[in-house]
Amino acid sequence: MTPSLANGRFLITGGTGSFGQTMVDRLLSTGAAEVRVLSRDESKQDAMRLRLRDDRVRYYVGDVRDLDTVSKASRGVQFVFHAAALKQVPSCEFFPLEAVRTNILGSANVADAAVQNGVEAVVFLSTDKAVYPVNAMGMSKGLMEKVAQAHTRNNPGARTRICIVRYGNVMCSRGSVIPLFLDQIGNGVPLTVTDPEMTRFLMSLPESVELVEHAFQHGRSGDIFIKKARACTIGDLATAMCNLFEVPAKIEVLGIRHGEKLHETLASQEELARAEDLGQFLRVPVDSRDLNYSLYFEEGDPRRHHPWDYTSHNAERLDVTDVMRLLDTLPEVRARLTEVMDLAGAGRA
Ligand SMILES: O=c1ccn([C@@H]2O[C@H](COP(=O)(O)OP(=O)(O)O[C@H]3O[C@H](CO)[C@@H](O)[C@H](O)[C@H]3O)[C@@H](O)[C@H]2O)c(=O)[nH]1
Repeated sequence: MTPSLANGRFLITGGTGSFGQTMVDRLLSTGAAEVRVLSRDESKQDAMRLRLRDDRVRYYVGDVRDLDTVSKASRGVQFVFHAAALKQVPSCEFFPLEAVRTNILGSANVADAAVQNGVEAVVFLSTDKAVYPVNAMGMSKGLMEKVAQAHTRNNPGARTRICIVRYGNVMCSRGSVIPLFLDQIGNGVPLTVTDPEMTRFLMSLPESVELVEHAFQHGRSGDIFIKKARACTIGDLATAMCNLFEVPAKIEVLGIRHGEKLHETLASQEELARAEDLGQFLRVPVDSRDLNYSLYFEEGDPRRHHPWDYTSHNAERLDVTDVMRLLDTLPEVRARLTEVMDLAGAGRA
């Protein structure tokens, strides 16, 4: 039976983050019986408590690095959405072991706690940076995916299903480039662009929630769900922001940063060879072949071949006008546009 959001009992790790808060809103509006938020920052939880004022939400202060904490928070829930992560590329680059502790070992704790507590389904949130990773954040997320899939392979018939969702940049998520460009436009300073030709997939927060919902409702254990997305160059993104706010396009080119890729990959050739096309999504099932050594060396699968990776370079490309249209749908951008118009109106009065 397809699980439903209504009347369910949920745990969201990293529940005070951009994704977590959007997911909590969605669960409450669809009639969840209980939503637990596990995160490290008590002040963010307090702000969330004041914003929501809903008794169905319960707050757990703690870190996924601690199995006991995760286990207590998972007791009695049916579904877990695992969003807690160290996700800033530079901080993981400078402190890779911290990324190991949170993104890999913390995720293993989430899986173990779910199995111990008989949770029905867990969805792990991953990123395009996990594919052919070049930075510690992506590497740790890649290993997180492997931890989830090994759980499936090693526990056939387990009650707990563990799926993965993978997506590209979420527009306007905390600390990302669009809020930075908004501030730079507000302060009248040039937009700092790393490389105008760099490309990124663009996705909205509600789309990331939709993908997680799809995985939790339809995923088989070990599946990776990928949301098909459109991409743009960062030069076009900066130009679109300036056009939207009707300011001259002043751009300062910084150069590519430590640990960055020019283009991201959402799915590798190897994954695409096994993927099922579900229209808006791709489903990559776990390769569940027995890892017993003789089979590993003697039984390959010669039919499996796909000629290209799915990258932000070869994906459907948005031009400046498309990006302007997309930006105009974002609540954060709309709010800033309204402020600017109000200020202009006050200036004329
Ligand atoms: O001052 C800046 C900062 C960033 N960029 C560029 O803008 C793009 C997006 O940057 P940002 O929003 O910082 O995202 P990423 O570094 O691509 O990584 C984000 O997107 C990932 C998903 O791909 C998430 O997992 C990460 O947590 C999140 O940091 C990149 O091409 C950057 O080079 C600029 O041009 N100028």
